[in-house]
Amino acid sequence: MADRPNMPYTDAVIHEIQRMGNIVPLNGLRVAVKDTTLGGYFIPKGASIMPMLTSVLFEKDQWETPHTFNPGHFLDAEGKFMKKEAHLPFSAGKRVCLGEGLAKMELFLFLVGLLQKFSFRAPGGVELSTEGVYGSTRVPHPFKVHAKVR
Ligand code: HEM
Repeated sequence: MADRPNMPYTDAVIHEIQRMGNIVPLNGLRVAVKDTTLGGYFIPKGASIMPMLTSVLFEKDQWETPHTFNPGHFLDAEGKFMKKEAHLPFSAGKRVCLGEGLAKMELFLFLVGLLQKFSFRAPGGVELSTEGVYGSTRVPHPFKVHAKVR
């Protein structure tokens, strides 16, 4: 995977967008291949398990302001980018998203490319919201945005 660009604030903003965007709230179904005890819970062989990524992306013990957009979640005291173990929008383990590297590169290029050419704001009277529509994926409610060429 390509090195992280040396733009820590932009990088932190993208990570925070992905955290709050939470576009894959539920992973695919899994089946326990053997009897397992996890965090004090017994999971018998054959049980269906659906990991819930929302639970880590908004975990109150992991994030300073879990429900408020805050790029500072990914910056240390010197403003350097900081990885977070609980940041799992692409899941983890053997079945982690295969497109993670490509998706991260695209998110960076699209966002930076758009911000270089346009400034964005909410049209008059419109209140932007981070609420979304939950299903197997999560999408924002339709919204309008005003883009002005720089
Ligand atoms: C922001 C964009 C994306 C997000 C948040 C995302 C997230 C995820 C998540 C949560 C999973 C489930 C992993 C698991 O079951 O543990 C997954 C699986 C997968 N993703 Fe993505 N994905 C993104 C973009 C992409 C792109 C661009 C590609 C391909 C070009 C891709 C290809 C795949 C594939 C092939 C799997 C199945 C992996 C497997 O089951 O072994 N994803 N993705």
